[in-house]
Amino acid sequence: MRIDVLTLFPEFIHAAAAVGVVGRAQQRGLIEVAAWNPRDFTHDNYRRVDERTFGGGPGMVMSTRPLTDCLAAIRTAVPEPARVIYLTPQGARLTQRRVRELALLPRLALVCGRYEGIDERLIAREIDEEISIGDYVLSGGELGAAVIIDAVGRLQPGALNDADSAAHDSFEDGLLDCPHYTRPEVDAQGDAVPAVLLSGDHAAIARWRRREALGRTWLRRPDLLARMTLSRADRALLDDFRRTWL
Ligand SMILES: O=C(N[C@H]1CCCN(c2cc(-c3ccncc3)n[nH]2)C1)c1cc2ccccc2[nH]1
Repeated sequence: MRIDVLTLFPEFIHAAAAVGVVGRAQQRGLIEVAAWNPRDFTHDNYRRVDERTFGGGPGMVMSTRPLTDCLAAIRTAVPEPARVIYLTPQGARLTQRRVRELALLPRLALVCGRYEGIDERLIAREIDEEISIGDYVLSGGELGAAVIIDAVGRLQPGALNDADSAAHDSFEDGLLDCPHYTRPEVDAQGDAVPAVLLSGDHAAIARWRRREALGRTWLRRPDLLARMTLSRADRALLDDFRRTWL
């Protein structure tokens, strides 16, 4: 998969994509991330990339010409067509389901706005999809782009080794993750690791983890549970969790 990012801060995108699972996936050739700066597509001495907004008001809008020229260069950089995504608070909320769909595409182009954003006509003409990573206004779209790069990059085949398999990740099956523990078995406050995790009984451990994931989702994100059709076994585990909780 190739991801092109239009951003005034390429160094941010390069840094975010160079570490961890995505950095490793890039080294393995599983994903390619390229950042493009619209400032490189300006033609004035001051390399201006912002303009006053029509109608007055405090903010500025990104200049359309550099954006259009930068996007044209992105589109023609490789033959594969790209799905062009604008990161904005006005976008559809990103979900793991959408991440899985995006991860199957051969190419994405992520447009990161700054200032008050981009001209609405440019959105209508050039943007295929608007995505939000949450209901808050940031300083720009780059953090949203980094989220998509990470979430999509780690789903590329071969990106994750067994130790950090995506299959056990939260949201992969619609549930929150179970609790995790490491040394010491009993900490300085006298709190012990759940005995089942030390039992070596892998079936019991799997049941415990599933029960905890179901229970946590019930407690913290009942909205996620409401969307799920639980198996008979899951319902029994959740009932067991509820009994000990209530
Ligand atoms: O919303 C604004 N700027 C956005 C424009 C689009 C790019 N930026 C952005 C993207 C996001 C974002 C992206 C994805 N998910 C959540 C938030 N937050 N902020 C900055 C904005 C800036 C501004 C300045 C003065 C008055 C009003 C204003 N609104």
